[in-house]
Amino acid sequence: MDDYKFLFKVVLVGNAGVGKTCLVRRFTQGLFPPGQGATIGVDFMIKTVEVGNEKVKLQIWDTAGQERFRSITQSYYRSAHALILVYDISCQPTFDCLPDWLREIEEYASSKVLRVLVGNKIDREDREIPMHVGEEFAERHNMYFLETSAKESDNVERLFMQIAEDLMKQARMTNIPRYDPNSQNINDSTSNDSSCCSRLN
Ligand SMILES: Nc1nc2c(ncn2[C@@H]2O[C@H](COP(=O)(O)OP(=O)(O)OP(=O)(O)O)[C@@H](O)[C@H]2O)c(=O)[nH]1
Repeated sequence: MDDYKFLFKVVLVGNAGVGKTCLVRRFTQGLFPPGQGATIGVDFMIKTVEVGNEKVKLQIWDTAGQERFRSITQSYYRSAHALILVYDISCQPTFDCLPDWLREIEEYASSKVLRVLVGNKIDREDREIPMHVGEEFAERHNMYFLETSAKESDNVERLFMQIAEDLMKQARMTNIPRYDPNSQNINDSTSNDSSCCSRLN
């Protein structure tokens, strides 16, 4: 039975070819698929994880990096709880584009969205962006930072679990409504939601 209490939407963005699809596949299916084609528009996968004793469903949206899909992918930013901005540590242009991606995020995403910067492909020997450069960029822009390898499975689990934990923490602190699949009302399952403005008696 689908007994999860929290549903979070996580959206991956970044240049074409940085490894967004591979990160999602690695996390959701434990695979590093060979010959992965470019994403067309958006794709999504689901994984339910456990944080503490609670089940958390992550709906992970994998967007196309190619410019021609930009208007489609932008429409997915708004409802994201977390945005993962990915670059390829062996490809300088993917790092140079980060400010453009941040402008998009600022324009289309919620101001409260959790933002994470990820330098992917750390298994490669031809690194062009030193780790501290990525770290500094993330710090300057109030983002979490992690380097990963979808190929070797380095830090991939950690990336998504950290996001799930942080979103849970945020949800608990702000007392946002939980998702209760057994309830008619998507908003009514928080036990002591005293900040609620109206109530049906
Ligand atoms: N060495 C290495 N290659 C990777 C890694 N992750 C992805 N790749 C390769 O990078 C290429 C692009 O990967 P994708 O996951 O399709 O990239 P994407 O960001 O989803 O690309 P778009 O869908 O076009 O936006 C593929 O050839 C992958 O095999 C990694 O961690 N290490």
